[in-house]
Amino acid sequence: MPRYAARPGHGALGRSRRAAAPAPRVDGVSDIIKVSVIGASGRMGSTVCDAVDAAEGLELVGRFDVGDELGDLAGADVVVEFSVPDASPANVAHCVAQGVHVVVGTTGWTEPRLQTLRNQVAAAPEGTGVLIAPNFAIGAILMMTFAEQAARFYESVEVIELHHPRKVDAPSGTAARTADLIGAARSETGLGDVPDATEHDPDGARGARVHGVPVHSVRLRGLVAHQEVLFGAEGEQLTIRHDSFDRVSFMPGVVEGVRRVAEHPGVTVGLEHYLGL
Ligand SMILES: NC(=O)c1ccc[n+]([C@@H]2O[C@H](COP(=O)([O-])OP(=O)(O)OC[C@H]3O[C@@H](n4cnc5c(N)ncnc54)[C@H](O)[C@@H]3O)[C@@H](O)[C@H]2O)c1
Ligand SMILES: O=C(O)C1=N[C@H](C(=O)O)CCC1
Repeated sequence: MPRYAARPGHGALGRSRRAAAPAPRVDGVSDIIKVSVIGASGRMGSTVCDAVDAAEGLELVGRFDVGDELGDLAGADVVVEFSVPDASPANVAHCVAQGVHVVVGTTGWTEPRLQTLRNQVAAAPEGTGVLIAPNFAIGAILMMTFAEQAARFYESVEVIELHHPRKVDAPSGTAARTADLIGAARSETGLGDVPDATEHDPDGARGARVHGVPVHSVRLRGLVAHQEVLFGAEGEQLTIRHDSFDRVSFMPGVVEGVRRVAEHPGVTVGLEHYLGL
């Protein structure tokens, strides 16, 4: 059994306020979820620590960053992982081996990495859950869902992601996921390549191709996390845009992931699967 098994009654997305700690249940089992954060000194990790501190029914028990011994994860029921793409798989594997649920926001989870993780979870204590979420902001999740819906109706599509210049990976995890969803929807509908007469592009001005979808990455001082999905057909354009102006936009989703992860054994990609979308 994982250390924390799902119990009904935890709050829905958005209910994350400091309140008196819930009283222990009559059977003597506390409803409080103990949470450790890996990458706790980073931009996201430190914001998550504040959010966990402020959330009803959650208790922050451990903060880990680069060089720290993860050990027993400070006795956490759930670990939140926001580090760097090359470190995340080993951190998550350490948690899973101990039957500790993990909520992962770090990017870079390619299909081969996900397959390795699925094998690790299959060998872990039964019921262990891992949530890999490329983006925890509700608007970003809706943007991806809407883009997937729109994809089959438009011949042309391009994704433009715009982020702060300290971001180390490109394209963003959100853009890669969006392109995957759009690409799969296009394939199912029988849409071929996006129309594009470009023959000469020595400097890569047409962007990367992810699942056949052109993706453009902008890094600009002052930005946090933004994305536009442009759809085009004869005589019309649909633009779906989301903006995160502050990292607090990700926190209701992270807290919801922590509350729900024990109800979802195995590996889940995308918070939308916890939200009924
Ligand atoms: N899913 C989402 O909603 C979401 C939102 C924002 C950022 N992100 C992703 O989260 C990740 C972190 O972003 P950030 O802006 O907080 O970066 P950051 O550079 O501010 O923080 C990363 C932290 O991880 C630490 N770290 C590095 N190696 C480590 C290791 N081996 N073990 C433990 N900690 C280690 C660093 O010291 C640093 O404190 C990125 O992959 C980013 O794309 C995801
Ligand atoms: O700031 C970042 O880094 C972000 N990373 C995620 C991504 O790559 O999609 C989510 C948005 C912010």
